[in-house]
Amino acid sequence: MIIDIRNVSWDRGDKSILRGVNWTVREGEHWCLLGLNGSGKTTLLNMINGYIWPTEGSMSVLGRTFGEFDLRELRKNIGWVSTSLQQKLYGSETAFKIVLSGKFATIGLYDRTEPEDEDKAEELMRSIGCARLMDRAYDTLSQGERQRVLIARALMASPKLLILDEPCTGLDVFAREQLLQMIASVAGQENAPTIVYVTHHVEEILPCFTKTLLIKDGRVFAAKETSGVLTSGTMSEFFGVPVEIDRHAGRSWLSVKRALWN
Ligand SMILES: Nc1ncnc2c1ncn2[C@@H]1O[C@H](COP(=O)(O)OP(=O)(O)OP(=O)(O)O)[C@@H](O)[C@H]1O
Repeated sequence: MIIDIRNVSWDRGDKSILRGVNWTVREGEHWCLLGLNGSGKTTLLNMINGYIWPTEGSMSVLGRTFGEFDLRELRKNIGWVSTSLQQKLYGSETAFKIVLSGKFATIGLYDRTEPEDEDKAEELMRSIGCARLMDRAYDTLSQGERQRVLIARALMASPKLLILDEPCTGLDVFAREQLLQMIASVAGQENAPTIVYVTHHVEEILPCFTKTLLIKDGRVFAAKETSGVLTSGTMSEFFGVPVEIDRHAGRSWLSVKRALWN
C-alpha cells in the first residue's frame, strides 16, 4: 500500500481543516487530487510527507505507520515537486546540480556524488527533455524548464511515490501540453513511481490518472475511478455551480453554464 489514510482529521483552533478523510492509494495506481483553493490539498500533502500529524485517525505511507520510523528516510522515497520547493532552491546553482541533489533530497548539494549518479542525472534530464539545460543557472530557466528540472530531481532517488503539486501553474498552453506529455511518458514507463497529480483544473487530468480524489472544504467528496467522477452531474455538485464536461482525446474539458457574478 502506498498511502492508507483512515478517518483522519486535522484541527487548528476550533476549525477542522481536514475532517474524516479516508484515502487508499495502491502501488501502480496514478491519482489526481482535485480541489478548489483552500480545500485542504496542501494540508493533506504535508501530512503524507510527515510535516504535520493527524489530530485524529491513523495513516501509513509506503507501508510505514506514522510515529514508528525515520521521516527523513521516508521522504527520500517520496519525490515532491511543488512551488514551495522552487522557492527554496538556490537559484544560482546549475540545473544539473539541482537534479543531482535529488539523490539526497537536500536543498543544495553537500554530499559526494559518484560518477554513476552523474550518469543517472544526465540520463534523466535527457529522458525528460532538459539535457540542454544542464549548465544553466536555475534562475535563468523559464517556468516550464524549471518544472522539468524539478521532476528530474524528484526522480533521481527512484522514489516509490511522486507528488506533482500543480506543476502546470504559470505555463502557457503549449508549455503545459508539453509538460503533460512528459508526465504521461513518465507514468507509462516500466517501474514508474505511483503518481499523485494535484490540480485545480480538470483538463489537466491525463488518461493515465485513472483514479481521482475530489476534496472540498477539508472532506473527501469522492475517491474513485476518474471516469465516474468527471461527469457534468458530479462536477456541478462538487463545484456548487452548473458546469458541463466535454470529453475530447481522452481528456475532459469544463465549461461553466451560468454567469458567476451579479
Ligand atoms: N497552519 C494553519 N493554521 C490555520 N489554518 C490553516 C493552516 N494551514 C492551512 N490552513 C487553512 O486550511 C485551509 C486549507 O488550506 P490548504 O493550503 O490545504 O488548501 P489548498 O487546497 O492547498 O489550497 P490552494 O489550492 O489554494 O493551494 C485554508 O482555509 C487554510 O487557510
